[in-house]
Amino acid sequence: MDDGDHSWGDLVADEADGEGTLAASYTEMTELLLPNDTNNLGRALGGAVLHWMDICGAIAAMRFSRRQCVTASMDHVDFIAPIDLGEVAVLEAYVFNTGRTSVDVKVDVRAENPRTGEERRTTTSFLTFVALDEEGSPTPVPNLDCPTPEEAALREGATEERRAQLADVSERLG
Ligand SMILES: CCCCCCCCCCCCCCCC(=O)SCCNC(=O)CCNC(=O)[C@H](O)C(C)(C)COP(=O)(O)OP(=O)(O)OC[C@H]1O[C@@H](n2cnc3c(N)ncnc32)[C@H](O)[C@@H]1OP(=O)(O)O
Repeated sequence: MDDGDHSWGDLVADEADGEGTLAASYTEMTELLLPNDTNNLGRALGGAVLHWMDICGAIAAMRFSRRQCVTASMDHVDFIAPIDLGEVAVLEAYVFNTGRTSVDVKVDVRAENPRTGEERRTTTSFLTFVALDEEGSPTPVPNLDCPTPEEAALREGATEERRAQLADVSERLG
């Protein structure tokens, strides 16, 4: 999902080489929704979308840390709109927070009608990945660097959105 006036093309071209930056982690993935991943209504199976989110998030985590990463957790997921057969699922992921050995990744999913180019947001979640060393033990990751105002805005936006989502879920589930 576009977070405002940020141009990912510019961000990626300018900053992708910066080690440990938000831009270096930025990952976009597309999937054409085919019958194998749909239910009887011709809509994407939730499990298929979760699978794509996991892969897209893992790539962002590994681009950032240059380490093998494993999924430690995924926050709450609301499927707010369907993805229909023949549409394109567009996933965007980036690291917005780091711990000692873990990284937090925001993953947005939107559906694109390939005929019209029309898009709608379908889900957003926040995943935590842990970087592993050659022995399979957690290993330190770089600190997150956001050298541009665009990256700083994305980090702050994602942090606030995760906080709001957790608060909303906590209220809804009591
Ligand atoms: C570039 C190189 C390429 C290499 C070549 C790649 C080949 C291309 C591979 C493609 C790969 C695709 C990958 C897809 C992603 C999977 O599908 S991975 C498979 C599913 N996930 C798993 O199997 C993970 C199973 N869990 C575990 O192994 C362990 O619980 C973990 C996650 C490693 C943590 O181990 P632990 O002993 O609890 O570690 P501990 O030292 O206590 O904590 C370490 C960190 O984990 C955090 N943590 C632990 N549990 C949790 C939790 N539940 N929630 C959040 N954070 C947690 C801690 O807070 C801590 O964070 P920091 O404070 O250090 O930042």
